[in-house]
Amino acid sequence: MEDHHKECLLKNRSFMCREISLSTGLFAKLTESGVITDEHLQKLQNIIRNETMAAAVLYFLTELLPKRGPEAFDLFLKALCESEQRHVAERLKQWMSDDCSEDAGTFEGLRSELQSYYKRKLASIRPMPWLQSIYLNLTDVFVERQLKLKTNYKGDERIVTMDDLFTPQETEEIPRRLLIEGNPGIGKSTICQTLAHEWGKQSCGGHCGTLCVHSFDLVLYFHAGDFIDEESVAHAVQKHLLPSDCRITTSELQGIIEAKNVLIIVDAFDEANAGNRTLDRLIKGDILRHKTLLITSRPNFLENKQRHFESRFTVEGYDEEEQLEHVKQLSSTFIVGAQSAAEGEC
Ligand SMILES: Nc1ncnc2c1ncn2[C@@H]1O[C@H](COP(=O)(O)OP(=O)(O)OP(=O)(O)O)[C@@H](O)[C@H]1O
Repeated sequence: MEDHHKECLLKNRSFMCREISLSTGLFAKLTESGVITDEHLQKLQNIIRNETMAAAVLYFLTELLPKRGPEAFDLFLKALCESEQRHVAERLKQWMSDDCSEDAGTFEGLRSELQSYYKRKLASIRPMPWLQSIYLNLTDVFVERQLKLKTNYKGDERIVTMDDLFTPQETEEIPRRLLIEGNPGIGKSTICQTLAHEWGKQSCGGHCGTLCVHSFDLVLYFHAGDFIDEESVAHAVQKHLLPSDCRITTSELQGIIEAKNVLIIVDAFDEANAGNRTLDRLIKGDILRHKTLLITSRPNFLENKQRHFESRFTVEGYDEEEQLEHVKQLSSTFIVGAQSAAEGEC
């Protein structure tokens, strides 16, 4: 039985103990559809005889129904409707739909919190980290990078663009564990920043024509160090990506992360891998194995973990075209900046 069905049974327990009659009609429907066996039936009838109807209902709701497989909840509602207890089924359905819209509201809240955070925090880059006061608009100066993709165990390679990051490679499956390696300063963090910032802008309007970053419901953008001392991804989201007055709880975050199509970006593995248990479990797929994880690192830090990654890329040095593009982007940004500074002085 799914978690939200169990939750529904829990939250409506006293109502059901009061309202449900384990009548012959209901028993017939429940045994017919396999929700309970004849043995269960006997046990329930004994409780009704020796204790009360409410005690039997409680036993059914706690000990039997939740353990009777994924279909059991729907079959139970159907049996209620067919045994003149439709009002109980209606109430449970209503509870489920109210709960779903509450969840949808929480998800939308989380999404817009993250998008506004990325738009605000990731809009600029500091080309000279030692001069924090000098920053440039990311969108203006970003140069599209080429990546070298290792295509198989023999180490064959092929050049791809950033648009191909999430494209299935050797199998039909969308890769769930991706690794981008590259030398210091080559642009790994800038790639991560650009992906999260792009997602923060909400939609590509289908222009990408590929499986782009906008195909994810959520993008969670971390530095590897954000996981140190955090027991789960949900805890890291709460501590590092959301404002402290945000009311979304870690269990709500956990539920959303499990339910949605999520991209988790983790930059700079090389800087914070020692004793980083949560990150280690993420890479191995011990947790959130069906979510997409993109990790960056300087070379040779993940030698004993390569097998966990379905797609492995390296960021290459700029080729001539990229060098020219970079200079062009920077010079036009500086000229515009200098012009507006001069106008300001006048
Ligand atoms: N694609 C790009 N477009 C424009 N500028 C870039 C790009 N990539 C990198 N840069 C410039 O190079 C600087 C260093 O890049 P970045 O911090 O992304 O490298 P890195 O590979 O993450 O380095 P490290 O391994 O030291 O963390 C950036 O601050 C930015 O100024």
